Amino acid sequence: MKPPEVDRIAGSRAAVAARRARAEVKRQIASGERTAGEVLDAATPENPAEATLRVSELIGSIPWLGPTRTARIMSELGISPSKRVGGLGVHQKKRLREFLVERQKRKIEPGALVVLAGPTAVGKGTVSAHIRDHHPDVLLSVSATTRPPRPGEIEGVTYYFVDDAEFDRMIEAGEFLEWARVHNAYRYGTPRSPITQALAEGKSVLLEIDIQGARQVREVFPEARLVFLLPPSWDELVRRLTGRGTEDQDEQDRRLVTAREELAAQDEFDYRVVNSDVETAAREVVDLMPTSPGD
Ligand SMILES: Nc1nc2c(ncn2[C@@H]2O[C@H](COP(=O)(O)OP(=O)(O)O)[C@@H](O)[C@H]2O)c(=O)[nH]1
Ligand SMILES: Nc1ncnc2c1ncn2[C@@H]1O[C@H](COP(=O)(O)OP(=O)(O)O)[C@@H](O)[C@H]1O
Repeated sequence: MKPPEVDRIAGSRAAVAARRARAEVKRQIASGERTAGEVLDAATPENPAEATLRVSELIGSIPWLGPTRTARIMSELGISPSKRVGGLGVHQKKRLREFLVERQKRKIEPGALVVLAGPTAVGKGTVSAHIRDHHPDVLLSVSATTRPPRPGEIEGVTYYFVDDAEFDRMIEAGEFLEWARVHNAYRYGTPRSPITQALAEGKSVLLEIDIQGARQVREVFPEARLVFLLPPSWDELVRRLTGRGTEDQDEQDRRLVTAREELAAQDEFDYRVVNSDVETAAREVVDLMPTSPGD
């Protein structure tokens, strides 16, 4: 019988070798020698280096994906932080594979995806509607929200109005490209598949979302162009908010607090457009897209 130290030494040697093998796999992904999808498919019991790699290491080795993004992706895919690639459930593996395939295809033309953000009541909805009506080739993304509809808003056109349970389900199923809680109140999210489909067809896409969402989109699509819509003045912004008359005083006050914070973040954006005149502002936004339909 071997003394226990021999087993221990052999065990630790095996552990070191396994760690080295996993490090080599990570290096291959990081250098582009192998795609993360190939490593996922190779993660069978015959390939212990791939199978014992943590999913966080697999995703985290993809160039440009740091630990924060990796953690968020894992949570969106419903995979726990300690999970190893070989231990993934069938559905988790399918979701991860779809994510990786989508990422592989993801190089888009600069400006094919334009994000329009800006403070409440600056006119984002008005400018977007103008683009939707005058540039039918541009896909205007329709978000899902837990906010109740305002008078005149149309299901499936303005928003998909959903309850909390349905919004939770959509998060769980990985159906959102991004989502955020806005004005500390309702949740809003961009459905992923219409966007990836339109981009794959070579269409331009416009997202009208808040700043938190814009930041998330930039992480997923670094080629997206982020536009911040500005009011001609603060007083005009307040006038537009009160003039619209769709929020009570408390809600208006809450929105103006967020608006001040949002205005402070305008430097993060690639472009700033002042919405003095709707048609001019819409034209400036469409001009950022690769082909301006209607030209
Ligand atoms: N992150 C994110 N924000 C969204 C989405 N859809 C709308 N928003 C933002 O949510 C905020 C509130 O929208 P809404 O309730 O329609 O009121 P608004 O302030 O009049 O535009 C606005 O800043 C929208 O741009 C979305 O899908 N994702
Ligand atoms: N360029 C503009 N000049 C004057 N009023 C505008 C302009 N753009 C939008 N508005 C008005 O301002 C209000 C807020 O616009 P809206 O599109 O609802 O803003 P947001 O979607 O950014 O919250 C609406 O009453 C709209 O008619």
